[in-house]
Amino acid sequence: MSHLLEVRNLSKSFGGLQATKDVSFTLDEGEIVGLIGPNGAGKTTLVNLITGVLSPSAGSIVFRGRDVSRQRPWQAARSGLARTFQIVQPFPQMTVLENVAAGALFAGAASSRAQAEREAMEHLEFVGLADQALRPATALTLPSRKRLELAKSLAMKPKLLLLDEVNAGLNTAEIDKALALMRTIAARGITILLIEHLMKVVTSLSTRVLVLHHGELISQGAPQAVLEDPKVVEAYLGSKFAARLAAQAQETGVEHV
Ligand SMILES: Nc1ncnc2c1ncn2[C@@H]1O[C@H](COP(=O)(O)OP(=O)(O)OP(=O)(O)O)[C@@H](O)[C@H]1O
Repeated sequence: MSHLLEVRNLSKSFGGLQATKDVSFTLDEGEIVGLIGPNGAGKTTLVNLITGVLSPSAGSIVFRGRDVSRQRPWQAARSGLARTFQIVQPFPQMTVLENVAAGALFAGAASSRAQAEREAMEHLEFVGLADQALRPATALTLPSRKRLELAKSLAMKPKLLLLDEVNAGLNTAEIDKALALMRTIAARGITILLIEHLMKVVTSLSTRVLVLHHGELISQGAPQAVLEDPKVVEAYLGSKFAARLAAQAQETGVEHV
């Protein structure tokens, strides 16, 4: 069986810095795969490579049987790849509804503005933002902006959704809602790659976990096995990152990695 996504020996350098080093993995249809690693491990770079924001220095990306290593972001969107951004930046001059409709039009998922807006409303209902549809996007709170980001990427009708820290900054109740949403998205047949620092989210959603450290894939497999992998434990315990997140976990009552 061919994989939905095949990342082969992918590397990306920024000058002398190798942000991604010889990374290889596959994703199959219907999976929810967690992508974890300390700050600066290369997670966002990997998502940027898969979605055409960056071009690889070496290696290739095959999506639905086609080499997409060099495609532009709009081509990636049209090929069935959608992503959320870690730093949520809606189009400020547009309403919430128009932001979501713009996602559909960008990805070629709607053929007219009317269709895009009709479908945008359905996605806003799905994420619980329908009552905010006509407000300026800038008026939304952070949790609502995260849901707007999700609605916008769903409007692109993706086959693979790459979620970059969609739960960061949310409280426990908001995270529980987000977990339910992600499960429903997966049940609709959308494969999910989830960049996440919150252990509760990673372990309760992921069928598999990938761990990046200094740009290298140091471990992958079932969540529990990966978290007990000595290489993973060492990578976290050795970093300042672990201490910072342990402090955060005490504050929020949510366990982080
Ligand atoms: N456009 C860029 N130019 C130069 N260096 C970059 C660029 N983008 C990322 N980097 C560097 O590449 C490395 C990996 O960064 P990346 O943002 O992919 O890590 P990350 O795992 O997503 O981190 P975080 O959890 O903090 O978001 C870091 O050292 C970062 O400073």
